[in-house]
Amino acid sequence: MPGLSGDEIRKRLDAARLYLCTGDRPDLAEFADAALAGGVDIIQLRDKRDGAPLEARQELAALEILAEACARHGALLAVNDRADIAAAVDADVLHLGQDDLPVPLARRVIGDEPVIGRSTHDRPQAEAAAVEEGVDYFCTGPCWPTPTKPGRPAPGLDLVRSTAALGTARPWFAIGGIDAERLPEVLAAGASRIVVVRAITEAEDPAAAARALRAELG
Ligand SMILES: Cc1ncc(COP(=O)(O)OP(=O)(O)O)c(N)n1
Ligand SMILES: Cc1nc(C(=O)O)sc1CCOP(=O)(O)O
Ligand SMILES: [Mg+2]
Repeated sequence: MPGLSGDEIRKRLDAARLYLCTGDRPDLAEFADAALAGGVDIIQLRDKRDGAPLEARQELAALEILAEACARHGALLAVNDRADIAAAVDADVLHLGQDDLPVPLARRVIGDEPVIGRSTHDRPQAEAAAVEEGVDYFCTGPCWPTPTKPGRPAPGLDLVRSTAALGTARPWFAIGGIDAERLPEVLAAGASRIVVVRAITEAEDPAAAARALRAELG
């Protein structure tokens, strides 16, 4: 099945408000279906439970499950860190951290169609990501210290405020420690898009959790 065009991916990215990162899990297909039915726009496979990435074969198998779920729900499929895996599964999105592949090298591997996202953790990084060629969106955080990313200092909502003040047209997401209770503070700080992990992966009812977040995001 041919992938989405770059134009279609960028259109969906622009409209995206709720981005979910999930690890592999025994109920991955059912979990992804529920989260996407609840309104998740982008789903990323991010499995670093023991601080180590998945073996490539396991990552490919999990991504195949997520790709089918994304096709059913019209959502975007994101791969974390690895351009080779993103190219292999025809992912819509490659997400790169500050220490991952430089964007021009990643582009050589994945081509021009998929979008590339960048993590940022301070104001200079956010300013750079807002203008760097080849970056289509960026994330700022953590908004709160989070056990999902142990050891990463949290710049807090100040970084969300200063990113909002950039007035960039490039889509950006707030990340880190966000749940339904804290979401109003994140929105008040100027974000209109968020990334979550535990708020949905640890929810008893992932569809309801996603729906509650999506309702506040508009
Ligand atoms: C959408 C999204 N935003 C931020 C991250 C974090 O990326 P990174 O800083 O490279 O850390 P790891 O997730 O790779 O441990 C992300 N994965 N996705
Ligand atoms: C994967 C990740 N990256 C972050 C960053 O700041 O770049 S914070 C984070 C973990 C977010 O998980 P939760 O929603 O469970 O707090
Ligand atoms: Mg990374």
